Amino acid sequence: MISPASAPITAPASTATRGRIGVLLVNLGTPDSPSTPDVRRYLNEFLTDGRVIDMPAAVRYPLFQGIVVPLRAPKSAKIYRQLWDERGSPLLYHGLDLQKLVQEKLGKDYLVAFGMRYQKPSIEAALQELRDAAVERIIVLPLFPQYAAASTGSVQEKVMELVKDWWVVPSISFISTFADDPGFINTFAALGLAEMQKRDYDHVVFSYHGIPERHVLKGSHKGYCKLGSCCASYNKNNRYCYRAQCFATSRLLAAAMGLNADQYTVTFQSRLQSRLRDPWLQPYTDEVLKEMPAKGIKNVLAFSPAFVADCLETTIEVGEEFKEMFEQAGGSHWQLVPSLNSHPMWVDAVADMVRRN
Ligand SMILES: C=CC1=C(C)c2cc3[nH]c(cc4nc(cc5[nH]c(cc1n2)c(C)c5CCC(=O)O)C(CCC(=O)O)=C4C)c(C)c3C=C
Ligand SMILES: [Fe+2]
Ligand SMILES: [Fe+2]
Repeated sequence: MISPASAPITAPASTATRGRIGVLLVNLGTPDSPSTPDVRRYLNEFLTDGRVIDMPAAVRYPLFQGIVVPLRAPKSAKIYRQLWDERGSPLLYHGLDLQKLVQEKLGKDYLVAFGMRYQKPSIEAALQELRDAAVERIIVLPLFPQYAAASTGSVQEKVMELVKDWWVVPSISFISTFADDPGFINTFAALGLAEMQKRDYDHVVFSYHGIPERHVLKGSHKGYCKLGSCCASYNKNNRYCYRAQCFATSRLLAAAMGLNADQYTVTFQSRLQSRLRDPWLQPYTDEVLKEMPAKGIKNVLAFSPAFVADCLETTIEVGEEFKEMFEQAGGSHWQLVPSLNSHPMWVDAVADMVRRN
């Protein structure tokens, strides 16, 4: 006969089922090569994503695959050729470097994979690598500091779409924003301070990838965001508001570098010009920088804190195109702060975010 134990039973924790923890780092994507056909294939996938171009599929596919992408691909290919170096696309090789170093940092209890939302290496292949290793659970870290439905949201959707077909789905968690993560902030601030030691600057510009205002309003929790002063504080109501996160990152970077509010400006770049003329987040970086020299701001230090790796949007757009515009407007010196890439402090920061998850 079985009699109940008088003392509460504490089941011994089983270690037999323990496996490695899978970590999936994901960045946006890049073409396989800077040739026009490869850029066209990349843009076709990117710009028909319903989270990037939020039009009905019946309009989006014919408009973008039939008109916008064929027109844009040769021009984009030319810019990608400027970006490409002996290692290929910076976004890709910095991602692979980061994967290797985070793996070394986290050690044998973790398995770190890397995937791209568009093109290669695919998220599907990276997830398969984790699945083949029978990882106990998966932590997904989209490499976008500020949550946007078009970037982080798209990675989340893709991961969920892929794992829905698995018969056994392990525990999966997402690190959906790290706009105010101390390791992220401190690494960028250290890179900025290193530039400031080389020369004097009149002003700092924090230039973020833009998104349509409509995207921000669609993501607004119970109508909290009105694209006004609501975004000036970062709180539980606007945790995932892209605009509020950009301001939060900027405030923390400024504080870490000892800047006052009048020593920096937050701007938004990379708007996709369309005939629909829908407003994107403002002020636009190109418009702001052109007015600076006339106001006596001749030396500018520019950050691109929406990216953790150098890419087309940092090296070419901020580092070259904006520099040229600024100098043409009468500015003397425009300097881009390099991105985090595989900086040792950033490797530590990523490993810490994973361990805390
Ligand atoms: C920071 C995260 C990103 C958000 C949010 C985002 C939104 C978004 N982007 C486009 C259109 C384009 N973006 C392009 C390049 C690009 N975008 C991001 C990141 C975010 N985009 C990165 C990291 C890159 C660089 C990729 C590289 O290989 O270096 C491009 C392609 C460039 C070109 O052809 O000129 C387009 C187009 C939209 C419409 C959008 C939100 C609605
Ligand atoms: Fe983009
Ligand atoms: Fe807001």
